[in-house]
Amino acid sequence: MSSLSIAPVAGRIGAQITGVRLGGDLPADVVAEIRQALLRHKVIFFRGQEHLDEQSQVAFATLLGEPTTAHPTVPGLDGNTHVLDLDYRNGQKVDRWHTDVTFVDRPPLASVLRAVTVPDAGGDTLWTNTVTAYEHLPAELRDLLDRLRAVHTNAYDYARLAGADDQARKYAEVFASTVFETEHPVVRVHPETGERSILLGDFAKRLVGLSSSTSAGLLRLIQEHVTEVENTVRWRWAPGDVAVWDNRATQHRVVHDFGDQPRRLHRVTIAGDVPVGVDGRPSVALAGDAAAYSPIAA
Ligand SMILES: O=C(O)CCC(=O)C(=O)O
Ligand SMILES: [Fe+2]
Repeated sequence: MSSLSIAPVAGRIGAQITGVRLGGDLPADVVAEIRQALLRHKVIFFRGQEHLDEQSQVAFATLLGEPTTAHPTVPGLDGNTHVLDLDYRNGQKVDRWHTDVTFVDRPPLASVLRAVTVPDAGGDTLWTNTVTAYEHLPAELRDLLDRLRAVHTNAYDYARLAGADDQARKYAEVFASTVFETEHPVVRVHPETGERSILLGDFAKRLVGLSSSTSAGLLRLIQEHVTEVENTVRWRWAPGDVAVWDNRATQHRVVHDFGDQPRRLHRVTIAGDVPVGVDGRPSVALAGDAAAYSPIAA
């Protein structure tokens, strides 16, 4: 056994791992333990990783899988195409519950997020466990969800930009510069754990086969269950912290309570596979060239 220790942070999700200095050179048994912890706890946290830079963050991520380009539409950080620069001065708005990049047919397996600059107070991140969310639903609702499919898209809701500044507008334009649309099962079977997980979040725009008002009402109801506080964990960031989440079993969002204070994080995502529903049907890309978001060599 290695010297890692793993301590749960909340009752249903999240664990802090100590006793490891992250990088691209971890022994195989340590990597295996980290992967196990990720599957079990859904989001894992490491403090004190100030030694990491963009390159070693990517090197660590590569131990968990194949890093993708930073984002299907948003360019990567100068000098490192794998790194998405989440700099809130540039009009980033990820303050709604979501699973990363679900508008393509192969959403990331995991994301590795590293805090560079954080406010003295505020700007925490929340994660919710979409497996326990499913398990705590009444059986009647689970049966319904098992049969539903949802269309996810990055087509930007420009109504939300009312009153936003130029930076935020520009970012939204880049974000939706190519429109992607994918039909996913609302419940996916996790390819490694076999657990059932609710696949929705802010990119899910409508439920297939239902009227827009029924669809909107049902989406809101399901999301309310998914984000019940009992399924969540909240992380208070310090610079040098790293969070890794299983993007197949979680949603997350920032708490946008820090006004104009600087807040900057760097994200590397790891390529995932095509989700499969309870009935064995895979997700289907409807629009956009998902090949644009293929893994590239690190
Ligand atoms: O800024 C945050 O806390 C979360 C950002 C986010 O959604 C992500 O890194 O995927
Ligand atoms: Fe995200």
